[in-house]
Amino acid sequence: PSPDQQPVNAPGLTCRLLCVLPSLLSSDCLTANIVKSHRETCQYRVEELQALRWKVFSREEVLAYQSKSVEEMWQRCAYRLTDSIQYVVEFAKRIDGFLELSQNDQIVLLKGGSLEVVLVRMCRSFNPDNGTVFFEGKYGGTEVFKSLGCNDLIASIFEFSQSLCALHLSEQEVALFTAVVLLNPERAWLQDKEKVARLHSHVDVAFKNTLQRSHRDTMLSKLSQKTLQLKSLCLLHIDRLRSFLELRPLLAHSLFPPLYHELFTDGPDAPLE
Ligand SMILES: CNS(=O)(=O)c1ccc(CNC(=O)c2cnc(OC)c3c2cnn3-c2ccc(F)cc2)cc1
Repeated sequence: PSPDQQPVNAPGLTCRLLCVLPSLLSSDCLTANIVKSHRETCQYRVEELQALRWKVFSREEVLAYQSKSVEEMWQRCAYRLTDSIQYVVEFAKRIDGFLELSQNDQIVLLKGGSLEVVLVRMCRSFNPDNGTVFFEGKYGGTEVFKSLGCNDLIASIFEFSQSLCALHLSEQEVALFTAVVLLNPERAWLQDKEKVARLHSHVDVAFKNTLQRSHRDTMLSKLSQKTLQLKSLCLLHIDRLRSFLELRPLLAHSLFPPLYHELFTDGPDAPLE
């Protein structure tokens, strides 16, 4: 442009942009990578889950679930959770930087965070209007899980889903939030904690940029509470699973998928492939 069309103090502006541009670019690239990875590995799309909300278990179907044995109900849930966790493993592998971590640290992050990510994702399959969750093809309330014998855990999972639904997270926010939850540098037994912390901070910055752009900054404090609730939910799940197995020591190997066993019991290693 001719001199009189040159915007004022252009050099300063250009310099500032050029200085922050790389980090904004890399932040945007990372956001795009995480959103794409989530979209490719989210198991059910939120549109699919919402389109199925009308399919609610009948009274007879609920009674059928309630007459199942504790073992069968735990087995069904373990298989469903293991299905969902395998999609989370695939999500992690597609996040730029995750596969550059040592295999040990990849496994530590997945052991510590995969159920947390599943529980966040699962809020998309929760219908806050009637307090039902999608399970084995239809929607049902807490009464479907009665025969599990851990109503406190079920109630906590439903409450968590209800409160997360109230934040009306977009799929982009779910993607970024689950990546932040997964890449937690505070997980015990990490070998290269600093490397995980760098990756975590890049994702955290990308998430904050995204929230600021959509004027959703208030979300951050609410989400940090959610991460605390997630931690106690997962500890409660491990605790209820442990008491279930204590009464049936030999059953774990025959009842649960190897990956579930590897992630949630202190049993011997199983492949995470
Ligand atoms: C996570 N990805 S997704 O696409 O949003 C998605 C969403 C939903 C489903 C199918 N529903 C479930 O698998 C499911 C739903 N609700 C549960 O609990 C309320 C489940 C489920 C599996 N285990 N448990 C469970 C966990 C611990 C416990 F002590 C008792 C039950 C599949 C996939």
